[in-house]
Amino acid sequence: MLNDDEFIKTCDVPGPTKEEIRAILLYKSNVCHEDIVVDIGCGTGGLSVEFSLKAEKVYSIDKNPEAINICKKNLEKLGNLDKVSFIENDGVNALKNINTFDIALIGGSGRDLEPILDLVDSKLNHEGRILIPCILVDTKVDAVNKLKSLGYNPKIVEVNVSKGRVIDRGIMMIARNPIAIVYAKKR
Ligand SMILES: C[S@@+](CC[C@H](N)C(=O)[O-])C[C@H]1O[C@@H](n2cnc3c(N)ncnc32)[C@H](O)[C@@H]1O
Repeated sequence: MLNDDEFIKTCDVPGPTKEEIRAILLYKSNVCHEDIVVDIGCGTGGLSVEFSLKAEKVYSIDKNPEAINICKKNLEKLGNLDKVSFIENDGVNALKNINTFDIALIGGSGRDLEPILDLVDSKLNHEGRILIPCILVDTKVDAVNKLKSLGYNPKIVEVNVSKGRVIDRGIMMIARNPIAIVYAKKR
């Protein structure tokens, strides 16, 4: 696993997805070296980097050109750049031009979660996995409801991570944002 502070960051692009969340996503995705992955809303590339080290191919998609720029830099520094295609576009348009894939990571969708999930479902291979890390309460509710309507059996895990900071009198725990991970497998 890569440390959060190894990633190149900028104030214009959110991320990277924190180390502990990346670890859970890797584990729950069951990624293997033959998998084709789409990372929708790739941001700084926290997930694209990790999956480029384990999968066959990664499509890193973001509508923000600055995100694509920094994602590329992080791939060069930490990941396997040869395995990644960068697509500067919104998720819906980008997915229309990709054939099939095994894992869909949806780290950013704006107001397009529903159409993105429709397209993901239509292109996801048998036994493919969908993973949606959610910061907003609304995203987790929308994701669960949409996946159910598409015939999936979504699962959800919410993670509250605190990091210890050593101070004079002991160790102070500093809480991070709770993150829910909604995930499902295609049958
Ligand atoms: C929270 S960040 C993702 C962080 C990323 N997982 C990382 O490790 O750096 C969300 C990203 O989703 C992108 N985004 C939001 N809505 C989008 C959409 N409809 N299509 C493509 N990208 C989108 C934003 O531009 C932003 O860069």
